[in-house]
Order: sequence, then C-alpha cells, then structure tokens
Amino acid sequence: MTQTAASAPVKIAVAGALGRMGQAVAKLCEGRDDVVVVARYERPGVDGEGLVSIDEALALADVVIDFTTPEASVALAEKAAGRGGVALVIGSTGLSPDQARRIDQAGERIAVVRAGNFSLGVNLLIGLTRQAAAALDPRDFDIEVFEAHHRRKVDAPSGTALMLGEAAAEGRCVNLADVQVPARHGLTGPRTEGEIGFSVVRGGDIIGEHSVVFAGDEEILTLSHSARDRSLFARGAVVAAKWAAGKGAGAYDMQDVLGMRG
Ligand SMILES: NC(=O)C1=CN([C@@H]2O[C@H](COP(=O)(O)OP(=O)(O)OC[C@H]3O[C@@H](n4cnc5c(N)ncnc54)[C@H](OP(=O)(O)O)[C@@H]3O)[C@@H](O)[C@H]2O)C=CC1
Ligand SMILES: O=C(O)C1=N[C@H](C(=O)O)C[C@H](O)C1
Repeated sequence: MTQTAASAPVKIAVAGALGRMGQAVAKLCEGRDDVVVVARYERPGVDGEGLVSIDEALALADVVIDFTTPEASVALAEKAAGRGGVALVIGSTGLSPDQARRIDQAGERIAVVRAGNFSLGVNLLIGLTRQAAAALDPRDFDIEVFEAHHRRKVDAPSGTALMLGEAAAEGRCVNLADVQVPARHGLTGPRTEGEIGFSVVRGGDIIGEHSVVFAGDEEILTLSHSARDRSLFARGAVVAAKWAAGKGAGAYDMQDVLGMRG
C-alpha cells in the first residue's frame, strides 16, 4: 500500500489577535493538523498573553491573516513585501483607493489575497449580481444595495456592499464611482436613472446582512445573503491562507481562491 506523507501544517500569524475576527481565526485553527497559529500580534503597545511583534510574526509565519484597520493592513503589506517569504490574507475594509492600491502593490513581491468578504455565499452573490445587472435594463430596473452590521463597525458602506455595487456597475458596463449614491437625505429630488444607491443599518450584534434589490414597476428581484456566524469569514480566510501559502507573487481575491474568476 502506498503511504502518502502528511504535509506540514501551514504556519499562520494572526494580526489584530484580540479583535473579533482575530479571535475567530485563532479559534478556528485550534486542534487542526493542516494549519497552526505560530504567532499573534496586536496594535503596538497593546500587552497580552502570547503576543509578539509584527517582525517576529513575519519571521515565523507562512501566511499572515489580517483583519485590522486600513492603516495597519497597509503597514503590514509594505513590511511583508520588503521582507518577502510570507503571504498575506487581508480582510480589512474601509480602505481608500490609495490604501487598496498600496496593498495590491505588495502583490508584485509576495502573494496577497485581499477580499471584503471571505464567505462562499457572498462571492457567489457577486457573480449573480453582475449577471442580473447585465440582464435587467436600467430604464426598467433600479439597483439598490442594502447592508446591516453590528454597532461597532466603523466603515460604511461595508466592503461587501461596495463589492456588490461594483459587480452591479460592471454588469451595466459603467464605473461605480460615476453612478453611486452612498446616502440620501433631505430634498433629494427623484431618483436618477442608472444610479446605484446604498443604504446602511448599524445596530446590536448583526453579523452581516447584504441585499441587492432590482426594483422594477411590476416586479422586484432581491438577491441577499445573511451571515449567521463570524466563523464563516474566518473559515474563508483560512481557506485563502492555505491557497496562498507558497504561491507566487500576485494580488488575488477570493474569486481567485474559489476558482470563480470568469
Ligand atoms: N473580509 C471579511 O470577510 C471581513 C472583514 N472584516 C473587516 O475586518 C476588520 C476588523 O474587523 P473586527 O475584527 O470586527 O474589528 P475589531 O476592532 O474587533 O478588531 C481589529 C483588531 O485589530 C487591532 N489593530 C489595530 N491596529 C493594529 C495594528 N497596527 N497592528 C495589529 N493590530 C491592530 C485592533 O486593536 P485596537 O482595538 O486596539 O484598535 C483590534 O484588536 C474590519 O475592517 C472589518 O470590516 C470583518 C469581518 C469579515
Ligand atoms: O465589520 C464586519 O463585521 C464585517 N465587515 C465586512 C464588510 O465590511 O463587508 C464583511 C462582513 O460583512 C462583516
């Protein structure tokens, strides 16, 4: 009988280790033989059991999983690219275009998987949204993106809502920046044909609700996703980490990891 040697576990460092997602990632990795958490780090100056510096984390890990802040993710990407020998999985949202560009630029030196949502369902929803937007005439259907999250979320619209808006804009062959209406208030006047509107709810412990509404005069199509547990995102991030470990340099997203790129 042929014996297959078990491959070594992928060594993971967790950035933002004391945060909601950092804790979810570490918990998900417990007791597994395909991945092992070798380092956890936090905002400089934060003390905690077992925390190391970012430099130690980069020296120990094959992949860093980062759910922190835009500034921390850019700093990590630039440090890791300068050093080499490590891959990154970055989930932070609320990035400015320049911050997104700087993170993706690290992909010239190392493998970087960046996604506003690591769930399988949302990544399917992105494709469905693109497809529906391409099929439904903007003269007949208005597109609105809705999202709801917990009271501690600091960015809006969510990274996922923006990805869904971008998918809808792509389906219509327009730039989201040219048609988006991030919020409405006061005497807005009637809706402009072709605009893509966003609405946002913040409250309680809502993990993540997203809907894309295609509203016509006689029918309304709603595509939606509901996250029921934060471990969902952690699971996707670990799948991405295993995919990225040892991969060549490149700026990737979850569609690449899931083989969904059209
Ligand atoms: N892509 C996806 O699938 C998902 C993305 N997210 C995104 O991930 C990010 C984090 O979310 P969440 O875990 O809920 O937020 P939290 O605020 O709970 O966690 C973020 C953690 O990062 C820490 N941090 C801040 N700066 C640094 C730094 N320089 N180095 C290391 N750690 C740092 C924070 O410390 P301190 O509290 O001291 O600031 C905190 O512990 C958000 O942008 C969120 O939108 C969340 C879920 C899923
Ligand atoms: O902050 C969160 O919690 C989440 N953020 C991501 C986003 O901005 O889309 C993903 C998920 O919805 C949870």
